[in-house]
Amino acid sequence: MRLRFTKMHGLGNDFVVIDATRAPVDLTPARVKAIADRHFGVGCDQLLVVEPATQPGVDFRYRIFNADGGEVEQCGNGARCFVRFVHDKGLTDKREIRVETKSGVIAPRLREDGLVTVDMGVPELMPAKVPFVSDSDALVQPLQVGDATVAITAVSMGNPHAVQVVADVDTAPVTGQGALIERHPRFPARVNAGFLQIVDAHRVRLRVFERGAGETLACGTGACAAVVAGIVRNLVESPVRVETRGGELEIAWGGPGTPVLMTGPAVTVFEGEMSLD
Ligand SMILES: N[C@@H](CCC[C@H](N)C(=O)O)C(=O)O
Repeated sequence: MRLRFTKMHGLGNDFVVIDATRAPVDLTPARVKAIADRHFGVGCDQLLVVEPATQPGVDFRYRIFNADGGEVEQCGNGARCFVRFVHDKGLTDKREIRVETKSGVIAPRLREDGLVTVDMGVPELMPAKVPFVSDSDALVQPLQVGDATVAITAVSMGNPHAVQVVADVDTAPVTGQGALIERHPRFPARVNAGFLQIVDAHRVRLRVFERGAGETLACGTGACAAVVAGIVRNLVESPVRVETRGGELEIAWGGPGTPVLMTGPAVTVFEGEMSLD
């Protein structure tokens, strides 16, 4: 089978994007892994599949697969690339789109300046998924990771994040400890591990060890979760510039019960065609 694709990225978090709006594409976990492989495939952190909407009032459905083949709920950098993709491909002339994901409807908007702002929905604390509590101490939970006890704030942006505050992201044990946190028994569905450095009230630095992909150059939902964690812990104030290894995002959040807004770039790198077994 021959399959056309577009290679895109959001701050270096890279994607293979497939248009399945006219005909379904049969993607097994093994096929996703083969496409994502950086040596034997195209290479990407996530594979994004654009499909027709399945519910009224929504423009498209968009599915997200990690490089390890697993389908997941949400992807922030992917959402920005998704709206640029459907716009550039002429699949819609709308600049503001409502799109179904595994964790609900989100609303990306392609701005006149080329950046994309995404309404990422209302965050929830995990794992209890209870409303925000006022005592900020309750938002920090100890987590035993190997020999270390780390203090995490668990946030759901539709997908799961465990955010810890570190003194310096450059020296934080992102790959070693991140891999242990990803598979910690506290998170049966695994988790994205965020390492957050506070620079000042409106600027942070962030690295994320992503579930199913390893450390990426940027993680959009990770940035949203980190800013939510920083705000509920009174460490930062909205809006917050998030520096990642791949570039900067702006995250705005009005507090409990309100959606997180994420703004950043979405870039097309090249188009291609691959053969699938
Ligand atoms: N890179 C993404 C997140 C992709 C999914 C994540 N690895 C998960 O498993 O939840 C982003 O930009 O948000």
